[in-house]
Amino acid sequence: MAFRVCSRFFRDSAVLSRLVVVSARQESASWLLTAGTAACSRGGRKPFIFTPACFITSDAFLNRLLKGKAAEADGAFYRLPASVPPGSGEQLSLLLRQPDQPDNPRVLKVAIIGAPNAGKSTLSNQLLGRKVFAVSKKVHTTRSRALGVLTEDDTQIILLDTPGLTTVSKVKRHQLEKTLLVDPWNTVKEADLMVVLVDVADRWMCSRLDLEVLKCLAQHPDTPAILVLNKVDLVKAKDRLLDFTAELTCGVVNGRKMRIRPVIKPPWADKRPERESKLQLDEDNTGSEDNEGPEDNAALEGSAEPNSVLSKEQLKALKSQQGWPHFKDVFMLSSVDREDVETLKSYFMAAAKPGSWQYHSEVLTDQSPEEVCTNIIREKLLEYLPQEVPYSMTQRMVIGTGGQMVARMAREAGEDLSRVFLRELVAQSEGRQEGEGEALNVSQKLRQPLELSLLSAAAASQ
Ligand SMILES: Nc1nc2c(ncn2[C@@H]2O[C@H](COP(=O)(O)OP(=O)(O)OP(=O)(O)O)[C@@H](O)[C@H]2O)c(=O)[nH]1
Repeated sequence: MAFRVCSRFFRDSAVLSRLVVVSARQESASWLLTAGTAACSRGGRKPFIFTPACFITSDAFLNRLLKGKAAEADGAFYRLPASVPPGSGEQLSLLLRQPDQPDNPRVLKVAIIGAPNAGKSTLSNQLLGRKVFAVSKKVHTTRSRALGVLTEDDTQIILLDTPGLTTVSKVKRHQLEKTLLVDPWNTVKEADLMVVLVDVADRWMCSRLDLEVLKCLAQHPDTPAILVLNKVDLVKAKDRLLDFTAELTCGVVNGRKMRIRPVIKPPWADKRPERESKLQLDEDNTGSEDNEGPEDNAALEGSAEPNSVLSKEQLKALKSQQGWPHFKDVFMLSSVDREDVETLKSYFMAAAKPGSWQYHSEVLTDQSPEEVCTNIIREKLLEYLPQEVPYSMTQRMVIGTGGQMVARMAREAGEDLSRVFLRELVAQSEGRQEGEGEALNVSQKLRQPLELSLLSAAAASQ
């Protein structure tokens, strides 16, 4: 079993770093590790003994650990990522361009799935090295599937960013787009690898997989899947991540059993019944939402029927299932940490199989420039406006006192867009031909056209 632990983790937790280091040195015997008295006692916690039943390797992690910064100095980490051409025509012809295949091309299609707000778009952006997908604190920022392309040396990784998995009833209740139901499922069909992203800072999600995620995994048992615990920076007691892992994997990774045994009862164990009763509650809620009759599905004309392949018995079994016992690997990371993300990227690079590239190496995303702009503008609206957006949005909310809100959103959207298109953006003023506009200071002169876009987006959603 490969059990990968990222550097932030290493810095934060002597328990886990020792787990990794010791496992790498002892290749062939069962071992017992008494870990972390120093780390645990510092936080006033009692020591644990972890008894892994199988071995743990972490090539990429150890490599970086041993080489330190020297590993980064080879320049591989600093390859300048591609950008998006500013014109739709240019972007289209780039997408249609013959891929510049190297001698021995390798390729991997990765579908990133998970509950809404797990951090799928943040992770995709970090892997790509540019922000091409919208990110916000609010759920369902991503409304339809889009892909990002990461090309390095002879390897092309195609990242399929999906909307958070949701249910028919939620889509109906909140009048969300049908793409939210169809796109994740269609995306997974074409993937070589599924990444299940879990927000470990979410107390409801950290110890049981979302039912929609389980359904998706159960329907694609032949597609390898890995578990990625995200937002570890927000979890104070890092040793709890091992428990989350055990729960989310049913204690089995890559076909091998994992045992984590606290020798002394940890302080949080006393609180466990409370947590379990909440989980039960959550399950009940999920159950009622997901017990949709056939008429519910039929109401969403043209939607995929994700449950159609699973029998009633299988669905029932999934509802009582907490995790998935067929993950190939487990990662723990923080998507906002570049080094952590590099570890996952190295894994993808190593997992890529010989095969033709699908895109030219200059392609960054299949989104049109207009889609990129729309998504970034939507991101700013979602990020800065109150919780009930967009259902009760008014222009007053968007403009803010003295126009400060709209100016701020416009400035930030302008900055994001200039990074995606890799150029200073030019505001087109009336009577001026394309290309004649002087290059304007993004933060100031872009304000007007972007403010107008923000206002019309707000008006359209009323
Ligand atoms: N602290 C922390 N925040 C994170 C991390 N990853 C993502 N976030 C934050 O989590 C929120 C949701 O991130 P998104 O990338 O939009 O999540 P998503 O899964 O694409 O969301 P949907 O579009 O709803 O499916 C944003 O506010 C991110 O900044 C992380 O590793 N650590």
